[in-house]
Amino acid sequence: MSVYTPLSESDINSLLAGYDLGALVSFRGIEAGIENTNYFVTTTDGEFVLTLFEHHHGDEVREFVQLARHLGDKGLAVPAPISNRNNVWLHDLCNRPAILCQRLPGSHVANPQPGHCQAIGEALARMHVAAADLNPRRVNDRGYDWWISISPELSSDLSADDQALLNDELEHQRQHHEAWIMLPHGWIHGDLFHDNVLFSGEQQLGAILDLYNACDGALLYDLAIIANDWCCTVNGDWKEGAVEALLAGYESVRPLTAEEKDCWPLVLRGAALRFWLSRLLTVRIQRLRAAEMTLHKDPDEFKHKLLMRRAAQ
Ligand SMILES: Nc1ncnc2c1ncn2[C@@H]1O[C@H](COP(=O)(O)OP(=O)(O)O)[C@@H](O)[C@H]1O
Ligand SMILES: N[C@@H](CCOP(=O)(O)O)C(=O)O
Repeated sequence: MSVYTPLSESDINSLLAGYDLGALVSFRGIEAGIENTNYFVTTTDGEFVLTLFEHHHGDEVREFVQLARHLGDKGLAVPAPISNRNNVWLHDLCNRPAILCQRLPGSHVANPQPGHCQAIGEALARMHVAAADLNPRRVNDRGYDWWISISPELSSDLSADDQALLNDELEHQRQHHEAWIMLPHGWIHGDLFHDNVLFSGEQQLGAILDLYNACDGALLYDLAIIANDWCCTVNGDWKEGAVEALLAGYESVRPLTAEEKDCWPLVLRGAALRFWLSRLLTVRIQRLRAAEMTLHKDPDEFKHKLLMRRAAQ
């Protein structure tokens, strides 16, 4: 359950008082999601999502919400915060930075099919193109430098075999880091798992959510993150036709360069490594806190995916 900060009717009314969005009808906490507190809020004028940021200060929120604002201005279906009548979109609610967005249409797809992969590929390329004129880009705090700096700490939790795997992969990435740096860069979503996307109708993309990892990065990395989550089983086996559909959707808007095609196996490995490390870190933090947080994401899933991508190369 991901409602870390319970809100009362008067909390929500205090926020709505600054808007012309009608009177509060109902509200309920959203169980999906991991990091932040989210509520569906219904007023006489429409449906909204209220997000309270649990781990970030207001100035950090300002930095990573800028992409959603930019894309929203260009008409893309992302959760862009709505300004109140004083032109304020970032609020303080229960001592947390808070934003109010339109509730976007659609629902999550549990098991994405090639048609979904094609649709997200196309939407991702449109997002990359639309973000190209937004500068400067936020630095990736889970990028190559982080992989190197966090690994010694996480390594102490691993078996000897897993330590060897981690060290070998870090060395491989170090040797090819220059090639990665030379790839086309821009704003990337950075966490485009299928639980961050809504579909309406059969395979019609409704919205891209959770842009809170958005940062500067190799554009190909976003595709690799999607491939490792949407296009394979939890063991890392490719679903038939899924990667092909993802790449075809993407290239219908932005064709990949020859360098990007060459680097695909390298970047798939890097994308698997990144989520192996971040999930190991989450488990470690939860253990240290003897945590009340429950929504574990299994690090071994991405260890297996890394092993599969290495074996394929
Ligand atoms: N603007 C929105 N429209 C519709 N549903 C939303 C919206 N924002 C969030 N949600 C719902 O809330 C869930 C959690 O949001 P998310 O941003 O992924 O949270 P977290 O950062 O805590 O992981 C989403 O999976 C989605 O179901
Ligand atoms: N979608 C990711 C979690 C988001 O990454 P984080 O670095 O913000 O923890 C996953 O499934 O592991």
